[in-house]
Amino acid sequence: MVRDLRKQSHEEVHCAQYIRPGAELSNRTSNTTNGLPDDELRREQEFIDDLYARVDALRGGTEDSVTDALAQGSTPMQARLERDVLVAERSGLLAALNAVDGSLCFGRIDLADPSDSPPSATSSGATHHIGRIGIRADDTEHTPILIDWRAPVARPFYLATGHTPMGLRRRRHITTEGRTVTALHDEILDLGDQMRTGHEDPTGDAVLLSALNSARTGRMSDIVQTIQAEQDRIIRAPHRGILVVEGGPGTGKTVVALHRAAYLLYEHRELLAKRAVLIVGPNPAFLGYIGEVLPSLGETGVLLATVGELFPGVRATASDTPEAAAVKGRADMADVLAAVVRDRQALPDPVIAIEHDRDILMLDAGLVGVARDRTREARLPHNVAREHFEGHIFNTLTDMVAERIGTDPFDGTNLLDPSDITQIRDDLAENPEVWAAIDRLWPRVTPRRLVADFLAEPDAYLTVADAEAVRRPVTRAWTTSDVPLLDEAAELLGEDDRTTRAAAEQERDRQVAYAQGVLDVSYASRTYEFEDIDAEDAEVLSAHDIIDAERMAERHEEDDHRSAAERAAADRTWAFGHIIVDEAQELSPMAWRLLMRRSPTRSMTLVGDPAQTAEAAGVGSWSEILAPYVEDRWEHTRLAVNYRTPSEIMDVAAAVLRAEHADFEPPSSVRSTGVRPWARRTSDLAGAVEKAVADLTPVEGRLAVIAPRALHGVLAARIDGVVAGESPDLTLGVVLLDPRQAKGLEFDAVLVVEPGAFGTSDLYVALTRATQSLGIVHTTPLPKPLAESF
Ligand SMILES: Nc1ncnc2c1ncn2[C@@H]1O[C@H](COP(=O)(O)OP(=O)(O)OP(=O)(O)O)[C@@H](O)[C@H]1O
Repeated sequence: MVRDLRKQSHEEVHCAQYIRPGAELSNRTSNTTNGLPDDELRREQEFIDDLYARVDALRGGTEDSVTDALAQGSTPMQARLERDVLVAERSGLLAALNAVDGSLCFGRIDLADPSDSPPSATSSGATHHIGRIGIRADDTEHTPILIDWRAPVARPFYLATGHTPMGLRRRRHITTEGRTVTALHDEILDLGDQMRTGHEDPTGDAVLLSALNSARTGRMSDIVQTIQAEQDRIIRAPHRGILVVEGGPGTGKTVVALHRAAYLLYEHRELLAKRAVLIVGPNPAFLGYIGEVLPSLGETGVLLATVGELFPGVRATASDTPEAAAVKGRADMADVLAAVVRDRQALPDPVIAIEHDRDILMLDAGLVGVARDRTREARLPHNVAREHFEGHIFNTLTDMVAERIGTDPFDGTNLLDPSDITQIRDDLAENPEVWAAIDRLWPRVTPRRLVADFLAEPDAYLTVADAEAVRRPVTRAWTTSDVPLLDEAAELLGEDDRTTRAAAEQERDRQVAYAQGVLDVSYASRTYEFEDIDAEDAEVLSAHDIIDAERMAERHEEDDHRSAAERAAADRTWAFGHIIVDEAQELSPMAWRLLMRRSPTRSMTLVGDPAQTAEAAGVGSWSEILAPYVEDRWEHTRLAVNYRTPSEIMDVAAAVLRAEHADFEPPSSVRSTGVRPWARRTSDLAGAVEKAVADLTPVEGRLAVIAPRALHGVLAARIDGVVAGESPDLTLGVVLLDPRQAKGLEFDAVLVVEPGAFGTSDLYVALTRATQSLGIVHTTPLPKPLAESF
């Protein structure tokens, strides 16, 4: 049953009264109240000082234990294994401590006093500080001193309202610069509570608005301090099954998905640390843009990849035309590739003659056809099935030889015994002509060979127009839409891993022998005291007693130092613990096939906005994507508040979509800036762009010029310090992009150039990237809905 959360999330939006379009920004950073020294600030500073003293001690201790462990050098195998586990665990803790340093603690909740005594601002035991990771005191109880934001205890920090205080009387946001507390914002949740701190934030939205108005850095930041209730429910939704999160631009889909990854890693650490979480994004620039969010939350063991990076050993460096990408992404390409593979299982035309033992053996289409049919009946992937095909061909040829040399000329019976038959078979196996025939009839094929050959000569499998769209000479430059084809081909072909298996067997024998040697040494080196103890009474066990050589060798095999994410990146058949797909509306049916193979448990979060679909290969509806895999067993939820785009800009963007879809409902903007977007028509495009860039470039923050690709050369020459290219550095002041590259990104100011050249969804994406101001420069007439907006 599909549970539609839409209704619920709309209700939640209404509950979030503290989100008010047009609210004034408040960003207090005083450390005094009414000119008096501020006890509240001082007390929080003392807490933060103590917290960092504990963190520094933890870090020092962790560094020492890692250094000591690594210095142990060559030790017995068991000790080495334990050392590796310790190093991995401690290194993870160190990475987390280092990543969150400087912004460790950001909030506090004061619980309502259960007793009748009047509440006090600082009653100890009734407050919890909330941070990016959890920290415990160095006492015997390991008392928590900082609560991880993901822990259930921290949840009221995000959900409590005056209406539903969830046991809180106050919520405090703590703003720090490095290790210094610079501001406090308190919300009173227990309206009967008379206690005031001098830091009250009457609207409760100062910290959120400050975050939304802050200058952009070219890197997405976490929102752990200001997660909104509707977002929190998505972040903490159960990890099983498929959850679709839909929402317009700027509704926080990406950032919510990233916090969800961090939450799931916390909640299901054991499972997910082993199986890893995969986050799929639309392009490498986008992955760079979001890449710092998880480390800032203390999580590093996540694999971020585009679909083009999910076939180990292949990097998609070339690009496809939209037509080619659309054909390659179609679901029926799976059948096409299956037909291509079947065509590699050939029949002789008309016969193959094999010279053997001064005789000629003829393999004709009838004989080979029987071998082929029997092999296909096993329904194995092509390369794996080859072993069966070889067997059938050897049987056929052995029968032929046996018949020729062993038949009794008098009564027609066969005079050969089983050892003669084995000998004939062995002789045939020595004959290179037999192997050459098998290679022609059932060749081993790699996925790359198969796909490259198919794309070079697609005519037998596609219509004339489709074949024309995808045709290209054999090359090593792969495109993103080739990767799902390679993955499909790898599934159809399988791996003939006989050689690898044999090598692995040998290696295993070697390791068992080595482990046996270790155990023998450990047995021989038992102390005499042990020998003296009567075996019955002995309580001291040697390694020999508790582990055998097989098990010890197995443990050695497990001794792989790579993280789960690293191993997953190198393994095409890896099954991830959870997969998050951003801009999910862009993926083709073939890309979905690839992703579903990586998620056999179907534990996935898909975020996207169908209104922003640009790829011709993209899928139109969520049920169309998901029905083949889970029918209607998936959940849908919607985010409806736009945290990025001020209402003045969103009105213009919404008009563009409404022109095509009259009932289009844009997300409601949380802010208005009072700054109207503008449009200038010009006959000197480059000159007007140069001037507009000067006008729009923020003092602090970033500007994006979003222009058709064909204009990039001309514009780059005229704009000072601009960067352009496939994956431009988004941390620089001015960036030149086309709408596809701008997808998912945001900037303080945006200049859209020649919007008449964009399709509707590209234009919508371009118009919704700015957090503060938007300008448009054009030589050709504006699209009608835009023209009507100015
Ligand atoms: N609760 C929040 N607190 C502070 N900032 C937030 C919050 N929610 C969202 N934002 C900010 O809003 C902006 C938009 O978020 P995000 O990029 O995740 O939106 P999106 O829905 O993925 O947008 P698009 O579809 O356009 O890519 C980001 O700067 C994000 O940090």
